[in-house]
Amino acid sequence: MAASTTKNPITTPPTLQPGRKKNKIIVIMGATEPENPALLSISPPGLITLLMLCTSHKESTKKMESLKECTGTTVSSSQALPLHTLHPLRRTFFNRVFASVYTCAILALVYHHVLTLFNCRNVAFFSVTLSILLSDLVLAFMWVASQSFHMRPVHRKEYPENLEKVMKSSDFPALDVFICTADPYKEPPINVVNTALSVMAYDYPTEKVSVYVSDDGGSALTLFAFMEAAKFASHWLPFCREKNIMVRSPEVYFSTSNHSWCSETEKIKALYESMKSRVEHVVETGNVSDKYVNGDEEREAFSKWTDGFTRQDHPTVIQVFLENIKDTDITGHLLPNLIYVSRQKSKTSRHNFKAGALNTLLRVSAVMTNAPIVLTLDCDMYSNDPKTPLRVLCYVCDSATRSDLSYVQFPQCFRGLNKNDIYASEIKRVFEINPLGMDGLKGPDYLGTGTFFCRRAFFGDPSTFMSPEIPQLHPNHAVDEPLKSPSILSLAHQVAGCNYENQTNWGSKIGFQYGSLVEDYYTGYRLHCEGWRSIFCHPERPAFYGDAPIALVDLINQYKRWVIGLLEVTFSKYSTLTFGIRRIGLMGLSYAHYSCWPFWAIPITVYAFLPQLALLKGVSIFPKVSEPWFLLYSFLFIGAYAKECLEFILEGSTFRKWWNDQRIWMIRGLTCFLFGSIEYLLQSFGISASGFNVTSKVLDDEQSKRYEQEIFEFGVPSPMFVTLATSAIINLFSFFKGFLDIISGNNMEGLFLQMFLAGFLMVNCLPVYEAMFLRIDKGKLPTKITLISTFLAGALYAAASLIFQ
Ligand SMILES: O=c1ccn([C@@H]2O[C@H](COP(=O)(O)OP(=O)(O)O[C@H]3O[C@H](CO)[C@@H](O)[C@H](O)[C@H]3O)[C@@H](O)[C@H]2O)c(=O)[nH]1
Ligand SMILES: [Mn+2]
Repeated sequence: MAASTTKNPITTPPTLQPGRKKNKIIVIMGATEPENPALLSISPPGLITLLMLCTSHKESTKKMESLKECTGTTVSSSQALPLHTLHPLRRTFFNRVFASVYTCAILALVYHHVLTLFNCRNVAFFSVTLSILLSDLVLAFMWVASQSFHMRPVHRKEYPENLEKVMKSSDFPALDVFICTADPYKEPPINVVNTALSVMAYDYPTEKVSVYVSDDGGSALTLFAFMEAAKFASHWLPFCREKNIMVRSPEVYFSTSNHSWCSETEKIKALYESMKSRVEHVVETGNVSDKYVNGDEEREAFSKWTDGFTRQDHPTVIQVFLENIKDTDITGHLLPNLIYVSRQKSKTSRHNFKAGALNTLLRVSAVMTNAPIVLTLDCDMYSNDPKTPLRVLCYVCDSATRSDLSYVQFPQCFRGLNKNDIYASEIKRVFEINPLGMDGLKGPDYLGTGTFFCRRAFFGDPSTFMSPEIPQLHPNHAVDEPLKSPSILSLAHQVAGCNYENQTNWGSKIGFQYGSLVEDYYTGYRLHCEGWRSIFCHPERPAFYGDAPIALVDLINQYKRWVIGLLEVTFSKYSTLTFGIRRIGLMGLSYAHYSCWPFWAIPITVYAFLPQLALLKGVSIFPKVSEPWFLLYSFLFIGAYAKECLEFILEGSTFRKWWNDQRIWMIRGLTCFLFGSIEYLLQSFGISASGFNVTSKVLDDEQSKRYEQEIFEFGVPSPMFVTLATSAIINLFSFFKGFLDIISGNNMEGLFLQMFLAGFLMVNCLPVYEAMFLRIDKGKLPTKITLISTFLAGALYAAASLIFQ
C-alpha cells in the first residue's frame, strides 16, 4: 500500500481511508440494530463536540459500550443526534398475510391446470392447456420473486443538520463526480453542461469536488461546450451561493418563473444565453470555428482532432479546464476541478460501452484526485438539491453503516412528464417502490445514475481487498501532485488507453462489471453477491431530475436494450436463478425478478391471443361462471391488480398513473420483451450483435405537443408495433363476436372470462385503435403496420379455425 507522506488539499482525509495503518483513532461503538438511530463518524474536533453532547445524555452514553481501535475516524452518535433513522413500512404485516393467501390460490390454480391436462381428450386442447399452464407458471414465478420486495420494505430519513453539528466541513471526504455522454447529436452538449454545472455548484467545499466528463462520442463539440462551461461557472457558482438557489442547472433555473428577477439575475441570464447560443451554433454547424477559440492553450486542446480522428478510432483526450488549487470564480472563491476525458478508441478493441467509460474514469480520477466518494451521473440528469452530498455523508461517515456500504442510491425522478404519465416513464416500481423493499434486505440495486459509491467497493469484497495493477490506482493512494503536472497527465493518458485493461481484472473483479448491457443492474448485483450492502436515500425533495423518452419507439427500444442486458445476466455464470439465489437468498430473488423480466413476454403473448382466438371460434377454455374455479380466477386477477394499484397510490401516485403503468406493462410484453428476447437468441447464436443504443434526448416540437396532450406517439414503422397492433385487432373482433352472441341469446356462461379478458385488453388498446384508424397526424401508426397487422390477424384466425375444429 502506498502510504502517503506529502499531503495536498485534494487528498482524502484519513476518515475514509480504511486501509491506513498509521493513524490509530478511537472509535466508540454503539448499538447496531438497524432500527436504532445512527452511529456516525467524525474527526477528532467533532469527536470532542460529540463527547460533550454525550455527557449531557448519560442514558445514551451508556449504550456506547465498547471502545475499539479502528483505522478510520469514527464515532457513534447519541440518540439525541441521529444522522439517519429507519422505519419499516406499516403495510409489511398485511403484505405477508396477503402473500400467504395468494400463494395458496396459486397452488390451487396449478392443481386445477394439471387436473385439466389429464382430462384432455384431444391434442388441440392439450396444447392450449399446456400453454396456459406454462404462462401461469411464469406469472407465478414472477409473483413469488416479487414478494421479496414486499417482505421488509423500509423508509429512511437523514438528518444532515446534525452532521453539520458534529463534523467540520474541512473534514468532509472529497467527491469525484462522473458524468457520461456518448453522442453530441443525441445528447445535446448544452444539456451535459447543465448537468455538470448543477453538481459543480453543490453546497460542498469546492476544493473537494472534481467533475469528470466522459465523452464516448469523442467530440470536439462537447469539448468546446465544456470550455465555455468552465468560463460560465466562474459567474454561476457565486451567483448560486449568494442567492442560495436550489435548482443549480441554469437551463432549468432560468426557464422557471418562481424566482426574483433583479439586474444581476438578468446579467447572468444573458451570459448563459450567449454561452448556450455559441454551443448550439457549434453543434449545428458541426465544427468549432476559429472565432470561438482564444489563445494557444485552447487551440492546443482542439489540435487532437486531426483528419484521422473518428469516433471509433482516436487517441485519448484529457483536458483539465479548472483546477481547484488555483482557478477562482469572480469573487475569488476557488472553483472545483473540471476535467474532460475521452478515452482512446480503436476499432479492434472492445469498449464495453458505459461500463468501460466508467472504469476509465475510475482510473483517470484515481490518478488525478482519488476521492473516496464517487458519484455517477448520466448526462440527462441534473442536481435538484445542492445539499445532496450531505445526506450521503450521513451514511458514509457512520461507523454502523460504513464498513460494508458500497453505495447510496437516489431514486431516478423525471421532469417534464405529462399529467398522467402515459408511458409510465416514472417506472415507479423499479425506481421507487421496489428499492424500498430491497433496502430492508441488502439494499437497492444500482440504478445507473444518482449513485454515490465508496471507491473501495470497486476493489474486492468488504473483507478482502483486490489490488489494482499499479499502486496509483489503489483507493488509499494519496495524490501529491497537481492535476496538470506532466507525470500525472501522462499516467492518466496511459490508464485511459484502449488496451490498458488487457489481462487485468477490470470489468470482472475490479470496477464496473462487463458482460451485460445493463451494467448498472449487473454491477449492483455482483456487489451484493460479494457481501456489500447499499442504501436507498429517498428524500422528499428529489435529489436529481432526469429526462424520459417521449416517443413510444424510443421507450421500447430502451427497454429492448435492458431486456438483452438482463438475459445476458440470467444466462451467465453468475445467473440470478442459481448463483444469486444461493448466495444472497431473498435478495437473489429480487434480482431474479428483474433478470427474468423478459419471460413476461410468454404469458402476455399467450393471454393476448389464445383465449381471444378460442372465443372467436366459440371454444371455452376457462371455468364457467357457476363453477367454483371461477371464484379462484376472479380472486387471482382482482387480488393482483387491486394490490398493485393500492401500493401505487400509497406511494403517492394516482389511479390514472397506475392504469397507464399496467397498460405499458402489457405493451412491453408484446413488443420489447418479445423482440428483445428474440434478439438475444440471435446474438447467442452469433447471428447478430447488439450494442448500447443511446436513447435520444432531443425533443421535436410537434412530438412534444402531442406528448403534452397525452397522445400516443407511434410514427415510425417499427416491427415491434406489429405484434401490438395484431393483438389489438384480434381482441376487438373477438370481443364483438362474443357481444353479438350474447345479443342473439347464446349461453355465454363458459365464455364469460374470455370475453372479460378481450374487453380488458380492448380498453387497454384504445390508443392503438385511435392511432390505426382515427388519426392523421405524424404520430399515427404507419399505414404499412396497420396493413401487415390486419393480414397477420387474418392468418391467425385461419390457423385458429384449423385448430379449434
Ligand atoms: O457507449 C456508451 C453508451 C452510453 N453511455 C452513457 O450512458 C448513459 C445512459 O444512456 P441512456 O441512453 O440515457 O440510457 P437509459 O436507458 O436512459 O439509461 C438507463 O439504463 C442504462 C443501462 O442500460 C444505465 O446505464 C443508465 O444509468 C440508466 O439510466 C448516458 O449518459 C450515455 O451517455 C456511455 O457513456 N457510453
Ligand atoms: Mn437516460
